[in-house]
Amino acid sequence: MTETFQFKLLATDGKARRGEVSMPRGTIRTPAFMPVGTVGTVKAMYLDQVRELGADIILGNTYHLMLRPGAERVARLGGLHNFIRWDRPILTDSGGFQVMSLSSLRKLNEQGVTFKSHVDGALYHMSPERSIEIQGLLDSDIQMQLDECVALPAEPNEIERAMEMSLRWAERCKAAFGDQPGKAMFGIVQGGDIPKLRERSALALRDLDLKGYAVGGLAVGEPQEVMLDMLDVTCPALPAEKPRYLMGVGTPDDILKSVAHGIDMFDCVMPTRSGRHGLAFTRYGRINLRNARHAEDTRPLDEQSTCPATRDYSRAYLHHLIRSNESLGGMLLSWNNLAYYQELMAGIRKAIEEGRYADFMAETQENWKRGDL
Ligand SMILES: CNc1nc2cc3nc[nH]c(=O)c3cc2[nH]1
Repeated sequence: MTETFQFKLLATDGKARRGEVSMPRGTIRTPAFMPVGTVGTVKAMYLDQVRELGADIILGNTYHLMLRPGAERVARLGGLHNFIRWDRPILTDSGGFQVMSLSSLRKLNEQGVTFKSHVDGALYHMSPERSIEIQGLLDSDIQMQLDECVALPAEPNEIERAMEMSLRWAERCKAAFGDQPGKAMFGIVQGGDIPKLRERSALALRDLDLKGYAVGGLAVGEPQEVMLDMLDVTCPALPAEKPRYLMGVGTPDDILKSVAHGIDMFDCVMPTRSGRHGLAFTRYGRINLRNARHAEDTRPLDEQSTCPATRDYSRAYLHHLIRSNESLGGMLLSWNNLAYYQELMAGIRKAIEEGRYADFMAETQENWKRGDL
């Protein structure tokens, strides 16, 4: 741990990077997967379980927390870490993405975004400055700039307008954030699926000399190869000595390939959300426990696993729980899935350290094809 925010590159293997982000609240081993704790909880999990599985950092969502319980209330209660009992780093999204995907009646202009709460219909205005203020009230360690993420496919001039405004908002967020040595404010590269706009966004954000950079505007429905093509353009334009965070990504395959394109940090609701719906991620691929073929299968998901949810419960029981919509079903599969994601990240980090990332990738993808045996 350090008094300031520091990123160290420990090893590289092609474009894959093994690094470490040091902050006062703890060290983040990269490539890192950040479980999503949307409204102050990683759904269906205890946070000490999340830590035990290997998470060094979790995500909080500004949009949800500002609506309920409220940013000022969380501050009065001692900040998000005390509120949810997680004493390691927390990264908060700026809220813009959730506004566009969750709230009704939203208006976006140079000043910021005005929207109605999906909780109680109240009207809110969030400027870049207010987003940073809210993230400060939450005592967030890594704060994201407010940006405008355009859903793809979109018109080039629409993508350019949103990218340019997001750059102006990045400057306003940097000014509002000021100088907080133990914390960081990350810029977010936009530019949709247009290489020259991606490059312009990355280079302009680089000139702001921020502590880290997110690649936004992806994982919004575009094909995987478009996402990877945008990484090919964006990563080289970002400073090598700063961390790179690909927002909202992704499946295990997305993560494997994005690491090979130079990404250090990931977040995704996939392991927890799909777990609640009966989907299990394992070393041998995905298993949908809703499927009747598991009804009398006494095998666990993977007897070699060290995770109790993966090793000790029969597929028949998991099938029963999911079909019965029992809470324990979502709990056990969230546990299994987060265990698998963190096991994958640990394997990725080790493979980069040992200079065998290409082989690791090939072996991992080969194992996924085996299915559930
Ligand atoms: C699940 N996919 C996804 N989650 C995202 C969150 C984001 N936040 C801020 N800005 C983004 O561009 C952005 C893009 C995203 N894609």
